[in-house]
Amino acid sequence: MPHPYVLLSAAVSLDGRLDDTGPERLLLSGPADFDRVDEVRADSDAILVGAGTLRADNPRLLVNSAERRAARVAAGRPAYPLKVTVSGTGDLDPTANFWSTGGEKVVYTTDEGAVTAAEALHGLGVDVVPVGPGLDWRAVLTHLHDVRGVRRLMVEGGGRVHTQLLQQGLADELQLALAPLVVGQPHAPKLFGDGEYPGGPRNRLRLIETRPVGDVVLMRYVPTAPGTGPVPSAADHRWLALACELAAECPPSRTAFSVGAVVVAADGTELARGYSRESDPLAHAEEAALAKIEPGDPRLPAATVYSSLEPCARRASRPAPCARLILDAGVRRVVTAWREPDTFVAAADGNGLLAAEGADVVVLPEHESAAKAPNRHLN
Ligand SMILES: NC(=O)C1=CN([C@@H]2O[C@H](COP(=O)(O)OP(=O)(O)OC[C@H]3O[C@@H](n4cnc5c(N)ncnc54)[C@H](OP(=O)(O)O)[C@@H]3O)[C@@H](O)[C@H]2O)C=CC1
Ligand SMILES: Nc1c(N[C@@H]2O[C@H](COP(=O)(O)O)[C@@H](O)[C@H]2O)[nH]c(=O)[nH]c1=O
Repeated sequence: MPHPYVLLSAAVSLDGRLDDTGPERLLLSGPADFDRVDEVRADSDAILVGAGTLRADNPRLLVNSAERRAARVAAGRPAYPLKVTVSGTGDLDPTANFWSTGGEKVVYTTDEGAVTAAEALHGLGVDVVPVGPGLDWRAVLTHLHDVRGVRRLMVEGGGRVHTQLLQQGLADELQLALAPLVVGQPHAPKLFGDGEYPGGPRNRLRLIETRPVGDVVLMRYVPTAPGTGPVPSAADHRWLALACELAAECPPSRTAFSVGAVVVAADGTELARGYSRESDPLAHAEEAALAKIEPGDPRLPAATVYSSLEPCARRASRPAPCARLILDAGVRRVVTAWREPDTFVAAADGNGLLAAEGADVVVLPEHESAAKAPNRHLN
């Protein structure tokens, strides 16, 4: 199910805290950084905070710049992004600034919480959406995408919300403003709480930008650890997009597909990448990538192969098709964008061959058009 692009945004102290324990909100950003945040808000379709942040900060979550609001309107968008909160209990204060400022609002809550929230917010025009007995984040993101048309979601905290989205592999990007102060209080709210994160403690996110903004440093990261089993993660989308980009590198052919592939370890380390006809005129992408990894590499059994096209199931020109090469390498997870059409081989079912031998195969159709793009001449 498609989700919006999920951007986690926070300002954090040198000791990893989002706030202090005092009654007033701690301002970690300075004026220049609050202006940067305003710009990120203006670029978003929706802004989400948890009910804990509503209670602690009583935020408005507006686009404060009149020019940015005007630019949104000129582009056919509402002046303000949709405001979103999540609550398990539904215990929400109807007098909070959140409800009386800005544009449309939606609350995602549990079946039980929906009764309390609907009563508390009666008459305020707020959409209260129950997502089941618990707060299922995938259901929240799917609803935002499919029903509210949200393509870019900015999440402004707090710690409990950021922690869950990162732990569940649902964050596409992190934007952290590191503030030059130390909170030092053991009970001050942390940016990321305890628990298991994708890829474990050895997983390194990819740094995509650093920039001083006044006296804070903006750091932007993207996740790298593949999902597990049949469940796709935000990092799976990123790696598959790379595989689709690699397909454009292939020497063109009228008699074979152009495909890209990447092999990634469970801790997010890229083991190899390849593309069709990279090393010889018959090489397939998965074959080219796997050939660069030492057979028996201990990281292979937990690795994921990303391939823009479903791995092949039959080959005349080689002893083994790519689905077999993947299984023989010990890999048990494959993410692909496009099922093989009957162009060269009728009813090829590489995904079926992989699944029959216990591999998890994840198809992400959102990337199908990118996978097909370098193969248009074969239509
Ligand atoms: N420096 C910064 O950039 C920012 C700092 N902050 C700070 O963070 C602190 C607030 O963080 P925190 O207390 O973690 O609150 P959050 O904003 O993360 O909200 C937590 C609340 O969201 C609901 N919720 C979230 N996940 C679930 C779930 N899986 N099931 C049920 N309910 C869920 C619950 O609401 P309910 O209780 O209604 O059931 C829960 O109490 C404040 O001190 C604030 O100032 C916040 C944002 C940014
Ligand atoms: N303290 C803090 C942030 N806090 C975030 O800003 C929200 C309040 O925004 P507003 O309604 O516009 O005042 C608050 O609820 C929380 O999500 N953000 C940051 O970038 N830097 C900061 O130092």
